[in-house]
Amino acid sequence: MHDPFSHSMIKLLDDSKICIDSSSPTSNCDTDHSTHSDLSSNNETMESVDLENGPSFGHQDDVSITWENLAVTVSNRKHGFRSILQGLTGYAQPGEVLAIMGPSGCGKTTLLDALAGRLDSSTKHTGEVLINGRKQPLAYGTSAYVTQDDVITWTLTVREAVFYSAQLQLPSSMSSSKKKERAETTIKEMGLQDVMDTRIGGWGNKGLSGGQKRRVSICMEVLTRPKLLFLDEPTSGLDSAASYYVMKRMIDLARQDRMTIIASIHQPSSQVFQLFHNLCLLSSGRTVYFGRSDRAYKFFESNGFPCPSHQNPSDHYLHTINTDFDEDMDQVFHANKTTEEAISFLVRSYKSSHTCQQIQRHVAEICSLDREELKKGSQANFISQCLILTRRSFVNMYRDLGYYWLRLAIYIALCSGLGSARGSLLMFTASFLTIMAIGGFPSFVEDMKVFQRERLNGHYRPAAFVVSNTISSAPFLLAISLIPGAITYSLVGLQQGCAHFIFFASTLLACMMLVETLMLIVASIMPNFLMGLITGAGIQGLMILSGGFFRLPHDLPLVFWRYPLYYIAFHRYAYQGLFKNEFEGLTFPAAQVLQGGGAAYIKGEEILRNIWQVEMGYSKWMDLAMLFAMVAFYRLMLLIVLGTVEKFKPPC
Ligand SMILES: Nc1ncnc2c1ncn2[C@@H]1O[C@H](COP(=O)(O)OP(=O)(O)OP(=O)(O)O)[C@@H](O)[C@H]1O
Repeated sequence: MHDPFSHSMIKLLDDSKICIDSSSPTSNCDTDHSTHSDLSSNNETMESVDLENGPSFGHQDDVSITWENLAVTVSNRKHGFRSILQGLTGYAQPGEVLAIMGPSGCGKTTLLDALAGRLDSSTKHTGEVLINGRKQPLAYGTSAYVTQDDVITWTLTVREAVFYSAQLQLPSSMSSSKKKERAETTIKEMGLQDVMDTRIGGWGNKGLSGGQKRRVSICMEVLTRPKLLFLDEPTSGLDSAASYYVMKRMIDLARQDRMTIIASIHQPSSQVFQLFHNLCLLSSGRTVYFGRSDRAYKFFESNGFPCPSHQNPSDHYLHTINTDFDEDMDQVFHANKTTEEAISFLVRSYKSSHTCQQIQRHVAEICSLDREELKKGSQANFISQCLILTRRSFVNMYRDLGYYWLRLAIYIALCSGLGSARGSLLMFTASFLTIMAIGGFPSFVEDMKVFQRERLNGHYRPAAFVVSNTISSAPFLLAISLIPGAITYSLVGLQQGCAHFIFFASTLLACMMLVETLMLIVASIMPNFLMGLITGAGIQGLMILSGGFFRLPHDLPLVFWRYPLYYIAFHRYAYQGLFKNEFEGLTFPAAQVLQGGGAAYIKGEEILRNIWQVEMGYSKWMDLAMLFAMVAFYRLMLLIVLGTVEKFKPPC
């Protein structure tokens, strides 16, 4: 088969062979002879393999990505538009690892986000990003992204976290034992065998180290062997040996499974640097160099910035183009130029170089390949997703003391001490116990972060998350409604009868479910924890005030408080249902209720109508039905909000 790439690739690789022979960094920057000779031979072996076999482009399921004149700007109220990336062109292809390097803030993450189609809505981009020469979305199973932050359910052990992830991502047709085997092999490949049964940890519960968490995040995304893998600083927090082995594993994966890997990286050791096939060196969003990583040395040397002996070449490149500490810079890096001048010179020199033209030709050749559109990979079906997520969520809720247990303890303590006028007591039970859901907000936020990360990588559908969260939280909410509820009920001596208690506990359960859903919605919308906490508490405070207790329904100001808040606030249905449950069918001594003479006794219904201004046109069961209908509506809202936020909120 005629392969349009073979020719250009051999030319490119031919060039790199020349580089290795004549100006390999190892020959000039030899800090450690034994290591370097090993690496040098490694590199040559790698190149000779490439030269003989060359990455073939014949596989139909291969994924190459190209970008041409890619520019990203962000709008800023004060300064208008700010450019983050400017006219970048490059490619990444199967079997290879592309390293994106540059000083902090140069645009590495933005480039990864732009390629992965994850730029947030505040940015604008121009230029073309093509997958196999086509403009197409990255379907599930074809790509995965390991972000800089390690967002993992912290109560799980490494084995559990990776296995749950394998169950979610790998197809239902694969047996559970095979999934388990894949999970454990991947854990071992990442050097995590000694901490397999250690909890991830967080929240003051020290579990894994930062570097170990990094490796767990990588494990979870390479399980499916995605054809295109984005890694944002995969080696941050790792020691040099661990960095080497992790990156070596990535190279092996790229070769064995024909994966296309793009990794942003900060400060690779010379050993790690030599593992990369291609290098994209950025400074302030501009390309300083793009091409074979081992040829960068020659590029810098021929432009008057030779790498001093005994220096790691990647350190040299980064020192040369770092503008952050201009005043402290040693002039030796810049050949008597300022850093800005040096960078502009290198950028211009690269643009007019033969390498740049070759890259553009190569990009055009990849784009001319006629490949089918990417197909969505198979994964666990919807029912399996719901079951796995429910199990994982239940384990998390059970192990996280702050999720429910702490609240349950406080509710029990509070309810044991309750005793007051009936109306106030009922209001207090329905309002205070629900507002305490704020105590679980930190855990909701963590849950939402995990959800957002997993959703961006397409692990499951939002509906599976909503269903599993509803099911897994139900037993805890039931316990919270029943135990403190029963204590209050019996200690205070509320109206006797099984049906009355069931109504009381069901109302509390519905309120708890409503507040939980409200807080999940808030956690998914608000950009940070503190703002979420304030918003959640604020909304609940407003609803309590308009529920018809602190100001009776007829006294509520019409604008806002009565229309619409009184009708939206679930507290109204909770208070009125609980009042009816307590007062209907009883009579009370009139002296307790009314001043002066008149009848000796007053009916509960009259108290409801005349004192609490309760709407008596329908039964208490209608109030309860309204509450459960609101639970269904709020859950639906959660689903819609999750889907909408996904489109607009920047990735975590
Ligand atoms: N959505 C955005 N709004 C405003 N500024 C942004 C946005 N995204 C990126 N930036 C800015 O663009 C620049 C590049 O950011 P980016 O995160 O891509 O850099 P980086 O090279 O990955 O940095 P680091 O190595 O420190 O992670 C930074 O100055 C950043 O503040």
